[in-house]
Amino acid sequence: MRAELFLRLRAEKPLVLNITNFVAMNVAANVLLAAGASPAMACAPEEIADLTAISGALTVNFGTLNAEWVVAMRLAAEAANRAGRPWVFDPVAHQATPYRGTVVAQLLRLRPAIIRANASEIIALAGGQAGAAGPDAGDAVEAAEGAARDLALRLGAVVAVTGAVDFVTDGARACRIAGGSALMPQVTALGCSLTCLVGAFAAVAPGDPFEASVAALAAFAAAGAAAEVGASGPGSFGWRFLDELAALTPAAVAGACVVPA
Ligand SMILES: Nc1ncnc2c1ncn2[C@@H]1O[C@H](COP(=O)(O)OP(=O)(O)OP(=O)(O)O)[C@@H](O)[C@H]1O
Ligand SMILES: Cc1ncsc1CCO
Ligand SMILES: [Mg+2]
Repeated sequence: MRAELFLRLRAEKPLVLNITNFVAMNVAANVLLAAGASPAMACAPEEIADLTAISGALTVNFGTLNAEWVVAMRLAAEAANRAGRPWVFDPVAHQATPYRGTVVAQLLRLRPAIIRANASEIIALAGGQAGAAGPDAGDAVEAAEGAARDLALRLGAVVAVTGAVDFVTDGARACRIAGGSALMPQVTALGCSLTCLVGAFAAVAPGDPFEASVAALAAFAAAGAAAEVGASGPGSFGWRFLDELAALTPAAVAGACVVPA
């Protein structure tokens, strides 16, 4: 299934619309290009619904939030729902401020198909006490697995928690994905970029956001492990990671360590 979705991504090059943060815009566009998708980054409320309607999927990341972007995010999510397109939510550091908390509640009401976040963000989303307030995780993924299952059931969404070993669940099914590299959290916005890649896989997997999420995380795990070989730090890892994403094969995606949980 993962290899098939990866082949479909490469063949169809889906247009993926991303409202993402200033830090991630360039990184994520390059990640999507390397993986084989077609990225569009935008945030103007005036055009966002029209762009959503012509895109295969929408991703929303509120890492560098402001009031105008919130309007665009709501219009885009509503347009995605009208058009029957999946939308993926990355609530970066939503636990940091009351403003983010208000916005996260508004956006969750617009029914994301998939939530992709780190362990601290998922714990806080389920109402728990997170070990970090900023964009970097301060909790292990294992500590967020219960919160992820609860959220998935409560929201009717797939929840993908990332970290050393990722965890994905739709409330009924669940699996863990190992691999990647400890250098990945040392390169900013790789998690944000992964959210965009989840959107790309969701665009070619209509009706199956769980498999789409697993495939995207497996692709990152495979490319991350390969990029670590020969990397001497976060800088060389960054460009090697893009090269490895571009060089990914269906066999490498299928061969990632994905274990039912
Ligand atoms: N210690 C680790 N070992 C292996 N892979 C890791 C490790 N930490 C994170 N990753 C991988 O890095 C990628 C990004 O996940 P991460 O949890 O760091 O996202 P994030 O905290 O949202 O990042 P950002 O907010 O900087 O974009 C995922 O593919 C994840 O599997
Ligand atoms: C560093 C940073 N600050 C806001 S968004 C972002 C990118 C990683 O989430
Ligand atoms: Mg993040």
